[in-house]
Amino acid sequence: MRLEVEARLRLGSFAIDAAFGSEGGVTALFGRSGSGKTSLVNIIAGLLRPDQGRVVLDGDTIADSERRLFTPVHRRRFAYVFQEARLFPHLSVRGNLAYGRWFAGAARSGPEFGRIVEMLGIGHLLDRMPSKLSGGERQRVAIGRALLAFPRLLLMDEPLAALDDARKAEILPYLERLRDETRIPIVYVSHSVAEVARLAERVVVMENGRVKASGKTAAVLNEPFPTSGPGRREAGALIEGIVDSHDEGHELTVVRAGDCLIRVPHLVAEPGQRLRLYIAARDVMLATRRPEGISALNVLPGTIVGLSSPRQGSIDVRVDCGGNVIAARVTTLSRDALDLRPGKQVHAVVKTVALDY
Ligand SMILES: Nc1ncnc2c1ncn2[C@@H]1O[C@H](COP(=O)(O)OP(=O)(O)OP(=O)(O)O)[C@@H](O)[C@H]1O
Repeated sequence: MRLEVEARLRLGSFAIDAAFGSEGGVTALFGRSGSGKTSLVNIIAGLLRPDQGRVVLDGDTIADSERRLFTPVHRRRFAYVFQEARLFPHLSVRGNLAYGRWFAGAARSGPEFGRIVEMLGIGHLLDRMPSKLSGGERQRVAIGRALLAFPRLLLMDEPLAALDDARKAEILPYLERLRDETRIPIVYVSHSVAEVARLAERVVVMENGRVKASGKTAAVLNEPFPTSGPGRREAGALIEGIVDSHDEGHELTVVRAGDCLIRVPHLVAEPGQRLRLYIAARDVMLATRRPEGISALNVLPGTIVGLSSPRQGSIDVRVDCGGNVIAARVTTLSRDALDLRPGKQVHAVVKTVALDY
């Protein structure tokens, strides 16, 4: 699968001028509010017509301004999941799902229905009306309806943004299954680094209508000079780990990452499952001796491998903790007081509660 998007479009005083490619899986469009993510997705969907540009999926040209080619929305066979579920209120869950199937044409019914219902965990909800569902359940039904239309491409615009943290944590594992069990390429709009880190294979960072950075998620999010990645405020490190165990009594999950065990708030995931965590640099402290008597559960020994140049009185220190590089934001005063320099042994301290979903 290969998706190619190139688009230029003026919207009043705002302009989109962006291009990116995807090789399948989940591609995140990431950026601040107003950076142009929704406009770009609307161009892919066919809801907006670019002044100039092309959309090509698997060699099939869907839009090309030079050739005056513009396939209308309903003939693209793309599905769109929005921030709010937009279910038909007068139809039951079953009726809403049937609409997706009908949209795909009768020939496409069959065993897929059961598989998708099972994957999204909505089998027990089939006879309920949308008004009797939680926000997370509604969103899972909306995703099911989209999948049952057998789209060639799934567009998701901030599908978790309207949900509280508990609902987000509940729905994320379903999105991971969707990514891993279907072959449908997904373009996923989000302004949450944690979400992008967990779900996306590739990230396109948008700023002011343009692509500021793009590439593999780990490469973009672990960018040592945070100005070109997700931005300085969000800078941090993506850690690849495996679920080790659950501490049910304390509602914690232990994730093994290299030689380190990292405790995070409880995750819906089986031991052995791979996952990615994002640790923001501003959530990490450094200590030159192993601290005792502190509440933070993650005290990870490591070696400093790099320091960024100072900005606004602080620096990002990169620490190799058993094979994973974690970033910690400290003041230049702490750098000098603790004599932080490459090669020095330190302990990175990460609060568990900073690592929610
Ligand atoms: N039809 C339009 N006419 C004029 N300006 C528009 C139009 N549509 C969008 N804009 C402007 O384009 C900019 C980008 O909007 P867009 O919704 O694409 O951003 P976004 O990154 O998706 O933001 P958010 O995360 O808040 O949804 C905004 O400044 C918006 O006000």
